[in-house]
Amino acid sequence: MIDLTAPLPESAEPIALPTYDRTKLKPAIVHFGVGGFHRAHQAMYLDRLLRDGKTDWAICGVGALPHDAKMRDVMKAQDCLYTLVERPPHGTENVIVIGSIIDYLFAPDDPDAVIEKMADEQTKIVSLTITEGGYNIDAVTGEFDAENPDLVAETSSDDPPKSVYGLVVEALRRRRERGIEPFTVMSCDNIQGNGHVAQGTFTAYAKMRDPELAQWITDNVAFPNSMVDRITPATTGDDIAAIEKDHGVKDGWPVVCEDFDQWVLQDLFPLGRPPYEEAGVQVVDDVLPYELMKLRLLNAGHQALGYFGYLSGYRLVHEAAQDEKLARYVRAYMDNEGTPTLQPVPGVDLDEYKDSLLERFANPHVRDQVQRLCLEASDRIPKFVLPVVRDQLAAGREVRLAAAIVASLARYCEAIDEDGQPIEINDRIADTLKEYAAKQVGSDADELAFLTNHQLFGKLIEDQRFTEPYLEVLRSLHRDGAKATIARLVG
Ligand SMILES: NC(=O)c1ccc[n+]([C@@H]2O[C@H](COP(=O)([O-])OP(=O)(O)OC[C@H]3O[C@@H](n4cnc5c(N)ncnc54)[C@H](O)[C@@H]3O)[C@@H](O)[C@H]2O)c1
Ligand SMILES: O=P(O)(O)OC[C@@H](O)[C@@H](O)[C@H](O)[C@H](O)CO
Repeated sequence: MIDLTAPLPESAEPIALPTYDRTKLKPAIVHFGVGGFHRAHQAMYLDRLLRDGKTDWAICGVGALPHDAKMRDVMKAQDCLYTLVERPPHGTENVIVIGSIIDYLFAPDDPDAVIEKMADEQTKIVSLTITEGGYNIDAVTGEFDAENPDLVAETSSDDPPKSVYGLVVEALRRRRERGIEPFTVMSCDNIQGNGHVAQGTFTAYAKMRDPELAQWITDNVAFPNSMVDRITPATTGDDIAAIEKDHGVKDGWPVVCEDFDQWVLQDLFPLGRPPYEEAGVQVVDDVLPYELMKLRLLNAGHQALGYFGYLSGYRLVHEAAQDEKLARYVRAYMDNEGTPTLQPVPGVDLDEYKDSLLERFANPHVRDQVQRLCLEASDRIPKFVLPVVRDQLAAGREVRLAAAIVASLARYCEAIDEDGQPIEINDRIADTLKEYAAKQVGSDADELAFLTNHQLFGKLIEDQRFTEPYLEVLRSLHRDGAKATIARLVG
């Protein structure tokens, strides 16, 4: 259990403990990727429904990667309870103990237990927040990489699977064999058409094992699309200490997030679902306009803020977002290049939406980390920024501000900041990124070297409409630094 016995300061605000009997819940949802976001978002919506007595469904979390052992230990020690702290820009934070996760399985300990949990008839939904990189797709084509050596080895071996693909597909195989209807696979990752991407990739993996099973998945498994939104930074030691000090809760891994939340979900659940709409979820037929809006404004906006922000010396997102010129640059990117590529979004005033994004970025209490925005750029730039570039170019419109985002990444990947301090590049292809970026500096510099990474950028290097503004910004970053470059961009 989480320990609620620490002495409470007199000023402590009350915290909302679960009001429902957790022993009576059904583990109908199995979730892969129990990180900060899942615990701030999907698990929170379910907790809302449980408090209102509107469902008896609960979540069994799964960790598939070795580093999830830490989450396993915390969840086991705390009976899967944890504290969620929602921080508005002004006013009092809201503290909830979330009870909707009732079990946690760690696949490296016992893959068969995870497979059997999903194969169990009680499981109706398998959901995912395994990051953009978790889908094993080619950055340029968006296709599943069937040559990934780990997956090739996994599918040609009789050993129990390790990957999320192997585990889920084996569970689906067992359900088919046992005559049990398949569960719905619900991706909640920031990927355009996340349901379609999940459908394509899980089917492609299954094909590597058994083409007939792949066809059965195509014909029978539902993969709803969704747009998910709630800024959730990585939990820090300061967060843990503040929750104990202010609220008397000792929690090994609480979650801190903004007070905003949004979930737009396609209604595609053959085995049923909780009545999410009663918890504030927008259940719609077509998620695409919402996804485009969110990925190309918020997430690409984060990319615009991240590398320039870091190079400008900011380490917290709100500090970067409160830099007037940097905020103007981010807004100009959104207005001039992100917005023209969107579809009309039902019920949304885009100007108000963009205003609200900049306010959310500037929320000083969330204390989101600039380095979190700069993580895994090789997975994020192709999904958030390059689609805008390609759509703008195809329509004959300008890409100056989006090209600047890529140039800021190229400069960031040189891995030395403007004070000569090392930058830690956290990316699954960090060495490759650094190698390409290193070629753009020095006496025999190839200024376009970063773009020669065709696996990331395809043939973008051949389009002068992109390379000209890109080079202008990269040169300015080298010559004058980030702040002067941003000033020039917003001129
Ligand atoms: N943090 C946010 O603000 C936020 C908001 C909206 C959506 N999201 C989505 O949620 C994802 C996770 O964000 P987070 O903040 O929870 O990150 P996190 O680092 O806290 O958790 C990520 C989880 O995904 C798992 N994972 C990563 N790669 C995997 C793989 N290949 N196979 C299986 N599991 C894998 C990790 O082990 C971990 O459990 C993001 O990438 C994004 O798609 C995050
Ligand atoms: O988590 P990622 O990789 O999808 O992207 C980084 C941030 O842009 C993202 O986490 C946002 O904070 C989030 O999408 C807000 O809903």
